[in-house]
Amino acid sequence: MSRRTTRVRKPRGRSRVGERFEAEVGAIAHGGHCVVRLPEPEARVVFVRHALPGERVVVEITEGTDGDRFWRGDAVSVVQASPDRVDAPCPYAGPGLCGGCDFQHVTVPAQRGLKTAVVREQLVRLGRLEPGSDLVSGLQVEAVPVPGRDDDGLRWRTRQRYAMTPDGRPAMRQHRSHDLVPVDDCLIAADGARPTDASVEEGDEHLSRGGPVTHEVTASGQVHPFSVAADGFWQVHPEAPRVLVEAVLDLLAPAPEERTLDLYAGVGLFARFVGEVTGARVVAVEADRAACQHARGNLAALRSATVECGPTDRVLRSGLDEPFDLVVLDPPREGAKRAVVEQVVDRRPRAVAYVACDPAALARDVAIFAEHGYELTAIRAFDLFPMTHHVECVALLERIRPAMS
Ligand SMILES: C[S@@+](CC[C@H](N)C(=O)[O-])C[C@H]1O[C@@H](n2cnc3c(N)ncnc32)[C@H](O)[C@@H]1O
Repeated sequence: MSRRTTRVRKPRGRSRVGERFEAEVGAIAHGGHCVVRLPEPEARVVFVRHALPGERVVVEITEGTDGDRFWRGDAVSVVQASPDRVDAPCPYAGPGLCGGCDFQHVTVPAQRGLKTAVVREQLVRLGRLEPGSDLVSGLQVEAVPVPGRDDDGLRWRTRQRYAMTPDGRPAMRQHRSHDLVPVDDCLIAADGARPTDASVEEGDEHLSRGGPVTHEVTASGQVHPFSVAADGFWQVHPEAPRVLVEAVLDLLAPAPEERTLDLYAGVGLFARFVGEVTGARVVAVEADRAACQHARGNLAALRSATVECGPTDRVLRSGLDEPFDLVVLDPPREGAKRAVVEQVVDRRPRAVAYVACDPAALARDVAIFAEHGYELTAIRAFDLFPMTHHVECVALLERIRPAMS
């Protein structure tokens, strides 16, 4: 294994990397680490991985200088363990090892507890929801078991990326580093996506190559096939398409003749299911050309579906200025952001289903929707990425009052 080299950053003062201290671990924070507060003279927050709230641990600083506002660290030994701690099932999980999983050292139910706390905190801090509101206190990240498996958090990733070491071994990267950790297996990878299954080439990091694949999705009594490019976007958890479609349909409650805008549509997953219920106009907007081509084929059976290829912001700014009753919004990690949110609310939809893989981006956008009279009226969260800090939310925003002037 090579020495750790973190991504290039301008040094600001004396490095503290490698220093150790013992501390009590505070709350979980967004990003898979816990907060440790160092008293004077350091007076710093340290984001610590491989720890659990309430534990006493020895922290080794992995990033930080005297000039930094906060530092990063790893819990390298545990003085007093949380009852939620387990031995990591994966031999490559731990300080200085594979950066892919954050929560291998946590029981699977407790992982969902940590994610619940993070989503609630983001909704309050960035989404400006009341901490005591039913929406916040009622939210619980839901288990999504892989059919035929115990709820062990393993073997759920149907696609996985591997790098390759110079001597030809499949590898993962260390946390926030380009350095490689050779791996013989990845315990969250499903059969077909394990290092021994994937076609990895020297110096290349990629998904398996090949022609388009077809995924059949059964949800809410409908069954549809979806053609997707081999390297195109498709949810990696085998239950994700069904669970997310059912949540979107359940929250949006589409009615016949309602017009629908599916933004960041991929190959048309939500457009296909919603359009089948409404039987009315559906417009799918997607930036990736190959995905648009697949979406056109996947939506061909709908009476009046069209696919607009281009960045959502540009497509909405330069056209589509008709009213829509329903919007599905499923942006990448950075969220939809103000420009797109404002284009959406301009069309005065009755309801927006927001599918989000980053609760912080979701919460920031929820606050922008609220400025325009759209309130968060329901939210569900799903554990579609066990062992990692990632969580998928589906939120319902409804037009409740006129926009704030
Ligand atoms: C999280 S995926 C969702 C795809 C789809 N809704 C699904 O569930 O299969 C986000 C999609 O947004 C697309 N995308 C990224 N940036 C975009 C942009 N600025 N405008 C439109 N689509 C974009 C990506 O190509 C990707 O297909």
